[in-house]
Amino acid sequence: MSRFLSEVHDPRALDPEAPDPGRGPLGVLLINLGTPDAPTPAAVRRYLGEFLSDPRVVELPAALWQVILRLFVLTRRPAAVAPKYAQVWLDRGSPLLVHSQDLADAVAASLRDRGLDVRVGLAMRYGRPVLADALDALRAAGCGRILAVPMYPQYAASTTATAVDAVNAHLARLRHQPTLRFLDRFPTADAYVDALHRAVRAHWDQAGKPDRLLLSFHGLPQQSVRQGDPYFRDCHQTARALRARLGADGDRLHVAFQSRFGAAPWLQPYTQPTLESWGREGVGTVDLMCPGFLADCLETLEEIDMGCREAFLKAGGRAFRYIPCLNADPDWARDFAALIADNLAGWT
Ligand SMILES: C=CC1=C(C)c2cc3[nH]c(cc4nc(cc5[nH]c(cc1n2)c(C)c5CCC(=O)O)C(CCC(=O)O)=C4C)c(C)c3C=C
Ligand SMILES: [Fe+2]
Ligand SMILES: [Fe+2]
Repeated sequence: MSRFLSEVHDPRALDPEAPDPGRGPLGVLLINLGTPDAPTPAAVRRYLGEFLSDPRVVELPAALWQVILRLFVLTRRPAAVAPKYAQVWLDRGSPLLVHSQDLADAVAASLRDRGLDVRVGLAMRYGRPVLADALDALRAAGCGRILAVPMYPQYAASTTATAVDAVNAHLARLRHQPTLRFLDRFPTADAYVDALHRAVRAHWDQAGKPDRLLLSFHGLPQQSVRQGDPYFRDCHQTARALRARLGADGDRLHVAFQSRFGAAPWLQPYTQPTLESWGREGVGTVDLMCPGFLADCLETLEEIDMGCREAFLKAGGRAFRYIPCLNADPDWARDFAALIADNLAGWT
């Protein structure tokens, strides 16, 4: 018995004229974070247990963190968070999964429209669809060349690097590994920033311009950035690129960071306190967009569109308008497919 997977015992393997197994269709694997299977405490506990045990996500000594995680976090947080998931849950499931799947399907259709022989898979770093299964499915479809695309425009070790690690860890078990590429960050790609710009303009055409436009990115411990994570810079690069496209209206744009977890200092300014101080100052209308999230999820729909809306209005703000994530917007899906096709160059 071999320690490697995929021992296929191909009867033609010793035939020198056998087809090249590395030259089937191209594979594209979109990878998002992961989400519970159901809005229940048990499912949220399983999800958080896997997610928060990743040493790329919580960088405390494992023995210490596992005690805190199991004694304090996993005993309380699932019951507190499950009802929040229930508030945003869709008929088809968790919003993060539904929107990610719709985008993957739209990208696949666009790539095929471009005449490419590709298979597109969707995987989650934690939970389902299981990343290893999605990679195996691409291999089973004959993909000898795979482009993996973590669905994060801005690079963070806790999101991008752990997805890259997981792909490599699975392939470490194969005898014949596919050729791999990664599209690991695209904070200023035209496809992406133009799509953000169109979303803002479409919203303003319909609702009018706000006093301020807040871009809220997911937070990260400051320590991670001090130790070399490019995330903070990537977020500000995205903001700068969008500000340039907005021209004179770019002055309305501000940046903040949401979803702080734990007691250590995270990237600042924090989203909710920023909105509260604006409310108190008399800033009337705020538009809020979460450009770091390609798919709407708990962190955008509940924390921002519900929690931050309420906090801003309570502090004295007049109107809070949430601009949804790009999700499976057809123009964005087409341009994202073009960006992916660029990264397949030389293979096509
Ligand atoms: C140490 C904790 C966390 C770090 C670091 C972190 C970074 C990070 N996360 C995202 C994107 C998402 N996070 C989501 C949920 C979520 N994130 C954390 C903690 C950290 N994130 C927790 C505990 C949770 C679960 C919800 C909760 O208990 O509050 C999600 C949404 C998932 C969903 O099911 O909808 C996304 C997406 C990024 C981009 C990032 C670093 C840049
Ligand atoms: Fe997170
Ligand atoms: Fe959160």
